Amino acid sequence: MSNTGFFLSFEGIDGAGKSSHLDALAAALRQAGHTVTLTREPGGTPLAEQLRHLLLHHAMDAHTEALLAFAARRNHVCQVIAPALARGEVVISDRFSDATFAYQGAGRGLDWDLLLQLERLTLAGFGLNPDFVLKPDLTLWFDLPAAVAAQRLASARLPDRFEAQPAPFFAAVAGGYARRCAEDAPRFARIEADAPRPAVWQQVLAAVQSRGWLKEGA
Ligand SMILES: Nc1ncnc2c1ncn2[C@@H]1O[C@H](COP(=O)(O)OP(=O)(O)OP(=O)(O)O)[C@@H](O)[C@H]1O
Ligand SMILES: Cc1cn([C@H]2C[C@H](O)[C@@H](COP(=O)(O)O)O2)c(=O)[nH]c1=O
Repeated sequence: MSNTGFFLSFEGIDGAGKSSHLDALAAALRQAGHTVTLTREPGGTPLAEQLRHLLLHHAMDAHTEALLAFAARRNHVCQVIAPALARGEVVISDRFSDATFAYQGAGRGLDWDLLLQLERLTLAGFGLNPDFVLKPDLTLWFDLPAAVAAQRLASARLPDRFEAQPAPFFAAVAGGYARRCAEDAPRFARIEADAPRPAVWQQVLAAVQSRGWLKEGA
């Protein structure tokens, strides 16, 4: 087993099917000998979970959404993600900064360059190089048409403020993920999420195996 930590994020529009695979990937990596922290955004610390509740359930404008998301992220990185990576562990986060670009940028219409500035302000300074901005080593982007996600969510839980948005909002959010992926392609693995669960899982495994973090047959 390697003792070098790495950072994975799962991204996609609501209902894309991330949750089904987060636990399974954490289990596979633990089986391979890694210590894994499985966490989520917004959230992951007591303070960030309170900010999550505000973001998901209280009306606010797009700037406030973005500032809350980055404030929660800063606390999460300082308290959980950076210390775990420094110990050589694996961190898997259900969403990270790409979500703010997709939801508040492409979805709500906030300026992309403004979000890049907030990202730098929040996430620079965690490496030896002061210009290094903390990003996942690999982002699994669950790409699913907004109409299919809406069908999947229709019979599910009571929607929060984002899940209650109409399909065009999610089409815009998906466009935001596509833009982030185009701007930093080596970091992303695009998962075709409009497939049966076992086929989606095979894509998740293949992406992680291709980085050498799991052996084939794991
Ligand atoms: N491959 C699949 N085919 C059909 N339905 C699926 C598939 N994967 C997940 N689902 C169903 O779609 C719904 C949403 O899945 P899930 O909660 O995993 O999505 P998610 O990406 O985690 O969403 P969110 O970000 O909103 O929490 C659930 O009802 C789940 O059972
Ligand atoms: C990190 C982050 C999240 N959001 C939105 C995206 C989702 O609708 C919710 C989180 O819920 P999930 O079911 O646990 O994925 O929050 C956002 O708008 N901006 C962000 O930065």
